[in-house]
Order: sequence, then C-alpha cells, then structure tokens
Amino acid sequence: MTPRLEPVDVAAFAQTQLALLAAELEAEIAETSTLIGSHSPAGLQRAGVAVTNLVVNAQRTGFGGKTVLELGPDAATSTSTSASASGSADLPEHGIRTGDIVLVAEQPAGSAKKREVRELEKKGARGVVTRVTMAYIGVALDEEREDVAALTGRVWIVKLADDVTYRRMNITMEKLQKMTEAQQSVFIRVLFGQSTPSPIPQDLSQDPELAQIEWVDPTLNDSQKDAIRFALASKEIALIHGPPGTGKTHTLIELILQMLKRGLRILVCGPSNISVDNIVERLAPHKVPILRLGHPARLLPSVLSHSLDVLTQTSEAGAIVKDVRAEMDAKQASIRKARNGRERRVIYGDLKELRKEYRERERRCVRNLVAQSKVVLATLHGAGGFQLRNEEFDVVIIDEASQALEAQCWVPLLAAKKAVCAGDHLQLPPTIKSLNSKSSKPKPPPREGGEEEGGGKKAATSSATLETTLFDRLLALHGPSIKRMLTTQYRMHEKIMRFPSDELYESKLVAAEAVKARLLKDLPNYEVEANDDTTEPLVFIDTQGGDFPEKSEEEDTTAAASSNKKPKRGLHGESKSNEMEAALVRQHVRKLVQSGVRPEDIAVVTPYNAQVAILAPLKETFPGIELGSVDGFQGREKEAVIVSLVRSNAEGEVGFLGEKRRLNVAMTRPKRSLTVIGDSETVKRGSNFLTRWMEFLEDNADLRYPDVSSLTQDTA
Ligand SMILES: Nc1ncnc2c1ncn2[C@@H]1O[C@H](COP(=O)(O)OP(=O)(O)OP(=O)(O)O)[C@@H](O)[C@H]1O
Repeated sequence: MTPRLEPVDVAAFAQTQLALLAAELEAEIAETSTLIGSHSPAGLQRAGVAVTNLVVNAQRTGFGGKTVLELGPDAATSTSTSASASGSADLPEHGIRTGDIVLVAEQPAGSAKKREVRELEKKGARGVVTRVTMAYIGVALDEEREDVAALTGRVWIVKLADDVTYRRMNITMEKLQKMTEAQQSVFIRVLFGQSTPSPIPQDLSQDPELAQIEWVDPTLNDSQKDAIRFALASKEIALIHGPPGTGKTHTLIELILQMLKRGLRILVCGPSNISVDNIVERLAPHKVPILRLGHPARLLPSVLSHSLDVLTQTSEAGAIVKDVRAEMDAKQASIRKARNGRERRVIYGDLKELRKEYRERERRCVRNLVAQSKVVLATLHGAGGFQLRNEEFDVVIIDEASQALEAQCWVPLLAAKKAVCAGDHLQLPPTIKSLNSKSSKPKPPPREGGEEEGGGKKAATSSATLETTLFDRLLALHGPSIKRMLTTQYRMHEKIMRFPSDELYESKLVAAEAVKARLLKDLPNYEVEANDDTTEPLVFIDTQGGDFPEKSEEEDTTAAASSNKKPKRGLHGESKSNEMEAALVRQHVRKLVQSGVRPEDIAVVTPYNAQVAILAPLKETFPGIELGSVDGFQGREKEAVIVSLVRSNAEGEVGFLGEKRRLNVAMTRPKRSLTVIGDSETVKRGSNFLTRWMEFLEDNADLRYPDVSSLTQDTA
C-alpha cells in the first residue's frame, strides 16, 4: 500500500513555496549574470542568448498599449551574403525566442568585457520578445521606459532571467498564504489533504448517467472512456495518467466536449504555449466557441482566430479600441521627428494619457468577451493575467501537469472548484535550476527520486522541493484512487514498449493493433529496403571494452588553461561527450539512410548537450534529421530513434543517466525502431534500473559489438 502523506498546512506550504521560488529565481538570475559578465557580446550571440548589431527599424503600439520596437540588422554591419531576396538583410543565427525576457540597450564596445547586468539594465530597457522573423525581432517594452525608443545608434538585445513567470507564481502563493480557513474551499482542502475526495462509485460503467454517455468519438478505447467517466464523476480532483503515446490529449478533447454538453464552464491550461495550442487546434474542428488568451505573436497561426487579441479587434467593442491605437501609433512615430528633449517629453506625456485610455477601453472589451466564454484556454501563468481576474470556472483542466511547477498550477487553480490534471509523472518533471546551482562540482543524479542512488534520500524531504509536482504530491497524498491510467499506446512497436511498460507502468501498456508490429521496412509512403537495420525494432550497439571512452568538458577547460588561454566554463556546463560513440551514431544513420529511410524520419537523442554539439554536423550531411537532448525531445516521436548514452568510464559513473524518468523519455520516442548505443559495462553499474535495462537489451535486442577499425573513416 502506498504510504500517504500527512495533511498539509496551506499557509506553511505557500511560505515554503515562496522561499523555494525565490531561490530558483536567484539561481536563474545568477546564471544569467555569470554568462553576461564573462562573455563578449559576440560570444553571447554565439551562445544563443544575445543578438548584436541591431537598429530600431520601427516602433508601434502593441497589445496592452505597450511600445513595441522592431529591431533589424544594422545595414552598416550586415554582410551582403545575409541579404535576402527582397534586398533587406536577414538577422544572423540566434537563440532568442518569442516570450523571452530581454534587455534592449546601446551596444557596448566589443572590448569592454566585464559587465554587470545591473549596469546594463540602467542603460537599457527590459521587454518581452513578441515576434521573431528572419528580418526583425519585436520587443514590447516594459512600461515607463519608452525613452529607450530614442535609441538611435546600434543596439543589442540580451536574454535575462524570466521574472514575470515568478511574479505570477509569487502573487498566487501569497494569496494562498493569506487565505483564512473559512476562505478555503472544499476543493482547496482536498488538494492539501485536509479533507478526503468525495467518494464516487467504483464501477462507473454501471452508473446510470455515465453508462449512457453519447461519445463524440466512439472509437475511444476502454481506458480512455473510463478516464473520462472518472473525470466527470469526481467532485474535486481527477488525475489522468497518460504514459507515452496513449492519447492523453485525445482523451482531454472528448472530456472538454462532454463537460460542455453538461453546461460547465472550463479553463484549460498547460505549461507551454504549444501544449495549449495543441488543444485549441484539436478542439476547433468541433465548432465550439473557444477563447485563447495569450500574446498573438506566441500563438500558432492556426490558433490566432481564437485569440483574445484578434477577437478584440474584430468585435464591435474593439472598434473603439482601434481609434485610440491609431492615435498612439501616430504619436509614437512623431517621437523621431521631435527636435529636442522638451518636445519628446510632451509626446511621452500624451502617450501616457492615451495608454491609460486605451487600457481602460481594452479591458472593458476583454471583460465582455471573457465573461461570455464557456471554454477559455491559456498557459498556466497566462491564467494569472488581468483578463481572468475574478473569473470563476467549474473545472480547471491542466494538461502536461507533471511538467509544471506546482506553484504554476495554482495560478489557474485558485479560480477552480474542481481540477482534472493530465500527465505522466514517470517522464521528466520541469527543469529546476536551484537544484544544480549550489555547487559547480558534479553531483549524484540531480533528479534521481528513486531507490538506487545517493540522491534517493531526497524523497524524504520531497514536500519541500520545487521538483515535486502537483501531480506527484496529490498521488502521494491521496493514493492511486484519484487517478486513472490510459493503457493502450498508439506509438511504439510492442518490443520497444516492453521494457518501459514492465518497469514503470506495471506491465499494463498494450500496443494498439495498428502499431504493435510496424517496422521501418513497412514505412507507408516510400520504399525501404528490408535488411537487418529495418526489420529489427530494437537494436543494441554495445561499446563495452574501453575503446569508446567518454570525455568531459572540464578536460577541455584544462587544455585551454595549459595553452595560456583564459579558462572559461564551457557553455555546456560539465557536460560529457563521446567521440567514438558519435562515430557509431553517424555510421548507423548512414546505414538507415542507405536503406531508404528518410532523414526526417530519424532522430538522434542523447542526455548530454556536449554530445549534441559533437553530433551537430550530422544535420549538414543529412538535412532533415533531428538531433537533440533527451529533455528537449519529451512529447515528441519519430519513426526511428537512436539513443547515444555517452557514459563510458572505469568507475561506472553514470551521472544523470541514472534518472529513470530521463531514460523513459529516451526509450519511448520511437515508433518502429529504437537503437541504443552505449557501454553496458559502465551503464550497468549505475543503478538497479540500468542493470535491468542492460540485461533486457542483451536478452531481447539485436545485439551488436562494433568494430573499432570500421570507424576510422567516420571519425575522420
Ligand atoms: N482511441 C484511439 N484510437 C485510435 N487512435 C488513437 C486513439 N487515441 C489516441 N489515438 C492516437 O494516438 C496518437 C497519440 O495521441 P495524442 O496525441 O492524444 O497522445 P498524447 O498521449 O497526448 O501524446 P504524448 O504521448 O506525446 O503525451 C495520435 O495519433 C492519436 O490519433
């Protein structure tokens, strides 16, 4: 029987969360400061956190009346090769994305290296990236800093820690903390274990009302139907546990439609824009009126027509907002023509007044739209915006709940009477920076929550780490009776599914008929030769024997120091790589492609960023192939996946490979072919789970021992 946790005091919980969030933000800020303080602007650009040599092309009024700058490449510095067909220059490769919090400032001279973030902030203005195109980056400036719009010279933007998300979480936790007992709803009491969830009948298929459900999609499988009945019947909380490929989102769509039929008002959230848009796209064909909150620039184009911004502009009330917007745009444009500081100040004064007016009108318009909506969708922290202030929902549905911080989930949950959370706590939780920042020395696996490693102790204090998600905590609090698991998976060949199912999902997963025997050679849209690589779903290339040693980035640092170069902490931290193993990866990819498999149907994943970097040239040789970290590939799938485990050392150290949730993600991405490349001798020693995995592969996979001499050509 699962041990249950004691009830949690709401105020104490909130207080702990506030402290943990503060530490997390501090870690993020420290990481940013170190990076900015120790690299040149050009170096930061290479690291993907800055874009240099920009000029302000234009400025206009954006959502919320904010000033939006359009930053394009400075013609004086852009090379002719980067000029696009239209004659205007393209931006260089960069890592700035919509939604990033950035600083826009006059560009410091390349030589002035040592920089304090605080000083930079004094000189520039903070903002949110609202749009990224080939030609320009749009940044909506924080209020009261429109004077930066007078930036006439060369500017750069640099990514800062995202404190906006933290602010929303803080506000939410402060609300929880201040709540008196009388203010705590039954829902809140249940979520903190002070009440037990209201009982519901064991067998819901016998329930007179729920037995009669008219399914919008009658092809749902039994575990999906059961999960939906359960989520409809539960009074306070229901968890839908969706292992890889089991149709979690598919199930949520039907659940939303069923709830709508029952007249319920629903708020649907997920941790990322993409998770929310995924639901909007799949709900839209059902012609239900939906409202998507969030900045239009961050939404998928197909979702835009449901966005609040667009609806505001197209609705009747929106017309009044438009007038003020035009007036503001004209003012913005006139700033550049102002002859002196005094004239500019007058314009800023006018703009401030107009902005107030604009906001007032926009808010009224938004309130009306929101009040009329039966299904509202937003990211978790987006649910904390002014648009939903004082709005109540019958149900809050959270998708990918196991990938969100609990404090983030509470942003929408404060508006709820009941919650349905979908996720898989056996895949990776959200990334926590404060876990790793205390020491720069390698540690036991940072996320190990299981029985095997030194990190296992953490479970005892799990109620006080950010890493414990709401999903985990509720399961520990109330046990499995508050959850239903989806058990038919529609992704993997049966043989690929077997190990994760047996180890992590109580052997309950069943491969759907359509997928259980699919092989690469049967790919439907093109011809693939039948050979050893395309008829075998599970291949293990075992590099044991010591010929494939790992390398850590720290060794590079030492090399740099001895050659009198300034030692620098690698941009991949203490990451590991393995050259010889990379050569095996290349060899295997080549064989697959020679058999006819298209590169776009192949992905290479590895836990280590340094290994991703070594493998990067693969993308030039095989355009279309996907290459990335395991963590970044969560939620994705491919026909063929090659997993490079990297670790190979005499000590049997496996680092964060010891985290079974990470391995679970790695091994459950493929549909038809999984190739694992690694040193079984090293990996086996990492944990009981790893020992069992290696043994499973030895017994069940097509086992291959590589010939080192065959690699000379690939390592060259
Ligand atoms: N009842 C069903 N019958 C047939 N196919 C289904 C069924 N349920 C889901 N699928 C298919 O399974 C695939 C995965 O579904 P979906 O995208 O909803 O999964 P998910 O669980 O949200 O994904 P992930 O594993 O990435 O979390 C989709 O191609 C979907 O069409």
